[in-house]
Amino acid sequence: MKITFIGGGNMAVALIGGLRKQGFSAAAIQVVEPFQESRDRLAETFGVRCAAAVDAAALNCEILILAVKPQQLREAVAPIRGKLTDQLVVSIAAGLRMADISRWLGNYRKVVRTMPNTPALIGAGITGLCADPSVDLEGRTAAERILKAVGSTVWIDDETKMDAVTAVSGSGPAYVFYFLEAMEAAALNLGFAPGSARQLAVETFLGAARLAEQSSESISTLRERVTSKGGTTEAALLSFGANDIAGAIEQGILAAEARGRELGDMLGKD
Ligand SMILES: NC(=O)C1=CN([C@@H]2O[C@H](COP(=O)(O)OP(=O)(O)OC[C@H]3O[C@@H](n4cnc5c(N)ncnc54)[C@H](O)[C@@H]3O)[C@@H](O)[C@H]2O)C=CC1
Ligand SMILES: O=C(O)[C@@H]1CCC=N1
Repeated sequence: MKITFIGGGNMAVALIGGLRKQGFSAAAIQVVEPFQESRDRLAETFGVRCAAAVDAAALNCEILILAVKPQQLREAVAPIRGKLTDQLVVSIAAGLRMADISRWLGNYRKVVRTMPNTPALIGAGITGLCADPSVDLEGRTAAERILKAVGSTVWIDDETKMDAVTAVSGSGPAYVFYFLEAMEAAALNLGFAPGSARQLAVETFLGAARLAEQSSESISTLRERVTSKGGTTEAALLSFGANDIAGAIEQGILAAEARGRELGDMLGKD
């Protein structure tokens, strides 16, 4: 299965890195990326073919992954408008709706909208996928195969829910890093050396996430089990509650979802 990426930035690097780790051949992957520096880095790191603009070789693929910023996508697909034959188009762009992407491609409907996340780089991503009704089972399976190579996948039937997927798991790694940064900073302030502060924060997060993954109990129950009456955890959680940290997280996720919809509305007008 030959794959061409249009856009070779952060997310393309995460997906290509994950695909290469899973044994996808470098010869089956190409990238269209205007910046020389990014092309050099991709070619050097992954051994993939890179081109500055769409050429005949780039279109010689079964899957075309649109990995540019939402604001760049319409212009990025202009050179391929009306030139697609049977390729499956997989968009990873936040907010953009399949109907708009199809229109920009010259009413080409073989489009799957997806939302992966950066842990794809280490095979630990989670991707939501939603396909245009005209995409057959073979197309859906091909899109799923690519994204399964870099983590788990979940099909979303209702496209309007894709902005919620973006807000929870697409942007989610940044929320986790934000929390980790705060934990690491607190550990540094408590006098730990940088290496130990990072290790204490990251391994606590990893262990707790793995425990939640492997447990059949609710996350609340797992939290309660750490929280001894009158103990240290309770003191921290009372402080979090007084600052409504849970409410602030929910508000943040709602803001991300609203921004996805806003991008779709704004960019889809053109
Ligand atoms: N960064 C993340 O965690 C995630 C990002 N996404 C989506 O992935 C897409 C890409 O995001 P990033 O990789 O973070 O952005 P990025 O800015 O790192 O990468 C975009 C790349 O596209 C290139 N580009 C610009 N115009 C182009 C054109 N006309 N033709 C070909 N390439 C062109 C840029 O030079 C850049 O290297 C966005 O639509 C974003 O919504 C989805 C899931 C997670
Ligand atoms: O921040 C963004 O818009 C992109 C989409 C999900 C993660 N990064």
